Amino acid sequence: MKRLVARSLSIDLGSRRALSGVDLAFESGRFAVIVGPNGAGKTTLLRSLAGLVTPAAGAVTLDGEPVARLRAADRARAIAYLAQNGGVAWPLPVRDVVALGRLPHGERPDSLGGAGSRAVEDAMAAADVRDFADRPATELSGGERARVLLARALATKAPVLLADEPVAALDPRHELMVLEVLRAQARAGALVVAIMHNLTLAARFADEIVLLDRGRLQAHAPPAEVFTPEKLAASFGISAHVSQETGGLVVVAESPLPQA
Ligand SMILES: Nc1ncnc2c1ncn2[C@@H]1O[C@H](COP(=O)(O)OP(=O)(O)OP(=O)(O)O)[C@@H](O)[C@H]1O
Repeated sequence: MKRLVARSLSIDLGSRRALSGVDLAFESGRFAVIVGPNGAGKTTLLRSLAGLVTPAAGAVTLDGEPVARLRAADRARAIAYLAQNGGVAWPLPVRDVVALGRLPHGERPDSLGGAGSRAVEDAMAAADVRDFADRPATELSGGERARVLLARALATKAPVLLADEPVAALDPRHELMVLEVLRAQARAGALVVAIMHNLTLAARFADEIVLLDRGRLQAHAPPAEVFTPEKLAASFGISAHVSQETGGLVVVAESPLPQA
């Protein structure tokens, strides 16, 4: 059981305060989705949870231990982080890029053990990248590359998976497949925290929603409590229609509201 906690977390980027006094706690077995307008601080929060940003104040702890103090290899085994719009610098075959997810375990693409090989194959199946496993990862479409990088993160089999817009580049079928995979990871005991802009899909898949606006935590609650017309107007500046359909909550953004 993992517990990832941000306590009174404030982050400065250059001269800007990107996060102010955020208090949050996440636990294993949950799929949490962070939402909020552009510039709200979502990526900054996720990077902080991964221990990649030094707080101006407050701290992030994993099971009580500040993530900033974990050794790099221990942190990489505990927390898999999928960056927004990640790229691939070298023309490695897709299978080898996915295998890089095993580096925190001391395994290289050419020295995978039995568990490592299985993790790589499972991750490639989950992200549906087996059809192009032998192609250079630099010669893929944006959505294909996004799935390869997700597979690399899955291959680590970390108990915590942090994913920055994992479905932004995906077609509807792969969007659903990947969200089912992330939810399944949580059901199998992982803590999964992802950033998303599609509120209807966030409502359908997430156990809990974190709503950020202008660097501040506005809500952390089940989807139906966060996706109300009032909260959507206040944070996103939209008038929205929210309805309960058989597939789950549907959020239709109807029109932008005049700026307050
Ligand atoms: N390197 C930087 N230096 C200074 N300010 C930055 C830097 N990177 C981001 N910011 C600012 O920090 C704030 C939070 O950025 P962040 O990337 O966390 O937002 P976000 O909610 O993830 O946005 P988006 O939905 O557009 O991805 C924004 O106001 C942004 O302009």
